[in-house]
Amino acid sequence: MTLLEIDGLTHTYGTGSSAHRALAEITFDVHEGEFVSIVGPSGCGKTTLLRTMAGLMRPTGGRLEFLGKQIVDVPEGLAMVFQDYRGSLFPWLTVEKNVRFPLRHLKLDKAEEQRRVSESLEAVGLAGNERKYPGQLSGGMQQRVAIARALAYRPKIMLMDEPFASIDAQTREDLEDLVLKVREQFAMTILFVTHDIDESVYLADRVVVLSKPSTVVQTILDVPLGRERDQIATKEDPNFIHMRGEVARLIRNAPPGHELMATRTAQV
Ligand SMILES: Nc1ncnc2c1ncn2[C@@H]1O[C@H](COP(=O)(O)OP(=O)(O)OP(=O)(O)O)[C@@H](O)[C@H]1O
Repeated sequence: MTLLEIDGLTHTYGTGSSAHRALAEITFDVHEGEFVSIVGPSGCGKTTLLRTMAGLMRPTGGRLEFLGKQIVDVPEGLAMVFQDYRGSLFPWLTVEKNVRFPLRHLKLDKAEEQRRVSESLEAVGLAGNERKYPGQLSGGMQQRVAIARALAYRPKIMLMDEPFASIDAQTREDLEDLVLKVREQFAMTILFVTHDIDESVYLADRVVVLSKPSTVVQTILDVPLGRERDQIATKEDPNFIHMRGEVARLIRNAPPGHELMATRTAQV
């Protein structure tokens, strides 16, 4: 089943002489249960794309649907995890209250609410830290709280915008594996924006590679690795090595979107 449908999405910031066409033509789908990562050259509009999908801003053109309905607002069934965990957690609320906070919209009974909070904190390895405040936790632990908060909401899809970019390498690997684990545990669909080529391949079933601005989808690659991933064995797998090289080449040599669009039109 298609969860997210992005068809001819465009976005231009500003108007007149200061207009900047960030997204020229973005088209792809995300199916239920998939892990899709999005990579592209710096400044190609990854965050813009994710924010429009999350209903946080209106694109200037194109069709954007979640479960067959046009996205006009933050859709129910969608949760977002940001890079800036410090800005996304409430420092004056305990870990438990941070995770509980978005659930108030769902009007669950108290027992179900508590069950979800405990289960999510357990899933991210933070059971026992309920009464701590975000400021008492490391960056990696704070990002775990942000993930637990998204999980407690039981979204159909989780959008993650470079969630581990500000986290040290070792913790980052642990968090990547955590995301793969909760994906299985909660049968989650995940759309994951990253700058990191290894991360994009390691985590995903498909990698969407964007062009330079004005941005189009350059290509979509299937990741030829099984569902089981391992930080050492997977990264030694020749399929992984080949794939990371291919993605790196595509990003390094990415043409501007308007050139790609002109070539595609000429080929039709
Ligand atoms: N509010 C805004 N007003 C004007 N231009 C903007 C605005 N937000 C982003 N842009 C521009 O749109 C383009 C895409 O920005 P965006 O942050 O979506 O790209 P990105 O791929 O996520 O960037 P990065 O690689 O730095 O993470 C950039 O050129 C950026 O300067």
